[in-house]
Amino acid sequence: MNIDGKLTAQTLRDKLAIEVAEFKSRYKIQPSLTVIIVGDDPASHIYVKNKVKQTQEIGMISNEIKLPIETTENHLLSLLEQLNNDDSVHGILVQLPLPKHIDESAIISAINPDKDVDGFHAMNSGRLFNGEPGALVPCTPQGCVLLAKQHLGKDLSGLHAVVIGRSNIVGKPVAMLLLQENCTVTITHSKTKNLPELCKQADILVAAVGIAKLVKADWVKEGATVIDVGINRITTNEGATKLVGDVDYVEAFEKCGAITPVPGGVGPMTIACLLKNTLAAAKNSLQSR
Ligand SMILES: Nc1nc(=O)c2c([nH]1)NC[C@@H]1CN(c3ccc(C(=O)N[C@@H](CCC(=O)O)C(=O)O)cc3)C=[N+]21
Repeated sequence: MNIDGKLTAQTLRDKLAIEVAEFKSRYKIQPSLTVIIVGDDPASHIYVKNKVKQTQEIGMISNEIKLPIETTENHLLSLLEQLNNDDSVHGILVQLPLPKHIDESAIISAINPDKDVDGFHAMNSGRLFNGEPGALVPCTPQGCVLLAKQHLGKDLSGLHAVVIGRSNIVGKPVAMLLLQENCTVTITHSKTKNLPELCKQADILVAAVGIAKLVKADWVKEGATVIDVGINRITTNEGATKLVGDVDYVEAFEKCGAITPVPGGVGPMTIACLLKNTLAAAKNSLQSR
């Protein structure tokens, strides 16, 4: 079975649009998201354009700040300080990757954790790790769990989840979220021995490595739920470029119980969860007034 991320994301955005309208009429505040993009990587601009459009569609304010590639780290830091202190800004996202002359971890640390809608600040990773309330949780991992639940229902207890990949952005936080859902979690990576055998034990298989079609049919347990985080651009034999995931969808489809497609799976959920985090940040800002 195919898990339709586009539809699930649309349903979540419809729900958020209603909550945004309620929030606006109750508090006379419009939730707002500021996205900063440095340089002009065309792929990055497409994501940002989609984010801006969907932010506005659900009734939130979207501010886009485009900076030239030669922007200094200090300039970005002082811009962040200004946005951190601006009460009309609820969510701040700095599009990654940043140009090489800018230290990404310094930039992420400079975002007010309560406005960090990516959930990348160490304060938010720590809150997630400790299971504390109030964490802004990274968007792609949230989307993965919502899509798994879309097929399996809300109780994931006791299921064996195998995560391929250990990045701070996807692998580690998705493992923490699945642990919070009472899954038995295995984190695998490039140095893992017997990777196919481990994957074959998964009830939930999350692939987040960035290698096109790495996961084959014989890595997948019969009936497993497969969540494909990969977004790999490949050139077809005909010379066209297309997006494929980390899972060989056609092969895995026959074996699994359900699988997310690429495109139309995790990607749209990432943006919907970003909007969810922005509304959460706006709600939290009321406490600190
Ligand atoms: N600070 C930061 N936060 C991010 O969340 C972040 C980032 N930087 N840098 C870039 C990556 C990438 N990313 C995507 C989000 C949605 C789709 C998405 O919706 N993709 C569509 C297809 C889009 C297409 O056709 O190109 C899909 O999968 O169906 C893709 C990629 C967020 N990122």
